[in-house]
Amino acid sequence: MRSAKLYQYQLPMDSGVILRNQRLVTREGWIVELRDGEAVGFGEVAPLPEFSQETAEQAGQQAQQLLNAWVNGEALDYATALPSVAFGLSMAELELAGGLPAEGNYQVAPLCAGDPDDLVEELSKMSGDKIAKIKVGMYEAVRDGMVANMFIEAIPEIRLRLDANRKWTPLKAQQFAKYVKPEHRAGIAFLEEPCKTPADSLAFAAETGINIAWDETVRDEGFEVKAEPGVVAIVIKPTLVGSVQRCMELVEQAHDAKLTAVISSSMESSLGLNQLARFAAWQTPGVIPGLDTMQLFRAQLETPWPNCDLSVTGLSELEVVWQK
Ligand SMILES: O=C(O)CCC(=O)c1ccccc1C(=O)O
Ligand SMILES: [Mg+2]
Repeated sequence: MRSAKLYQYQLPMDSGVILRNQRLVTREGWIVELRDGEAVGFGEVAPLPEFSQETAEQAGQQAQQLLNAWVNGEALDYATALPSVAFGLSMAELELAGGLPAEGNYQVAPLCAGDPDDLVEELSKMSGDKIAKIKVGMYEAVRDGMVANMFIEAIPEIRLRLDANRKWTPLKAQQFAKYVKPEHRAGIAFLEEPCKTPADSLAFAAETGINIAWDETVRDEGFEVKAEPGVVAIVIKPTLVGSVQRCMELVEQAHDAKLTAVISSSMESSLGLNQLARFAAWQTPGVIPGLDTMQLFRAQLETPWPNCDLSVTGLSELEVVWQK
C-alpha cells in the first residue's frame, strides 16, 4: 500500500545571504514523504533562486503530479523531470528502498565568508586534512591573490578550494595568479570556474599551473566528463543536476577520467543536507564534500546537522499541501 505527502517549508536565512543578484531572506521548498507499508523515505525539492531554471511553484506542481503517479504504482521518468524534483523524489525512493547508507560525511571544507584571520585560526585547530573554501572574484583580483597567498604561507599543509564562479576575464585571472608564488600554487587543490568561458579557464590552468574544477560547466548543455589538462575535479550539486542516478553516473564518469567528484550543496535545509552528507560518504569516500552551508540558515528542518545549535522545526509543524 503506497501513500505520499508533500510538505511546504520556509526557513529564515542569515541576513547576509546574497545569491548572484538578490538577497535570500527566506529559503523555500518542499519535502516529499513516500510510504510503502512500514517503509518511509523523504526527499527535498528546493530549486535555488538564481541558479535553478525552475521556480519553487513549478517544482511543487510537478512534484504533486509525480507523487500521484507514484502512489498509483507507476515508474517515474526522472530524465524528463525538473532537476530539483528529480533529485528530491529519487532520493525519497532510494531512502524508502533502504538504499541510502546511514553513515554520512559531515566533515566540511569551512567556507571563508568574512575575516580571513578567523578562518586561519579555525584551520590551525582542525585535525586531519586542512581544506578550506574561499569565494574569490567578488573584490579586486589582487586582493584575492594576496588572501590565497597568506593562507598558504600561514598553513603550509593547507589545500585550498577557491571558487570564482566565472567572474574573471583572462586579465583579472592573471592578476590573481601573479600574487600566488609559483611554489605555493600546489597549495590550491583547485580553483572552480575562474573565467567567464570554459575555454578561458582551460587556458588559465595551462598558463599558471593552477588546477581548476568545473561547477557551472557541469550543468551546461552537452557537457561531458573528460580528462583535460589542468582539470582535477567536478562539483556536483544534485538539486541543480537531477536524479540520484544521474549524479551517480557523473561520479562514475569522473572517477573513470581520474577526476575528483565533489558533492556540494545548493543550500538545502538540514534535512536535504544530511542526505547529501550520506550520499557523499557512500559515493565519494575520502573526499570532503562542499556542504558548509548550514551557517547561512537561522533554523533547521527535522534532521539536525551535527554540532549545529539552531532551532529545529519538525515536519509535523509544516503544512501538508497534498497527500494521497
Ligand atoms: O560548493 C560548496 O562548497 C558550497 C556551496 C556553494 O559554494 C554554492 C552553493 C549554492 C550556490 C552556489 C554555490 C557556488 O558554488 O558558488
Ligand atoms: Mg561553485
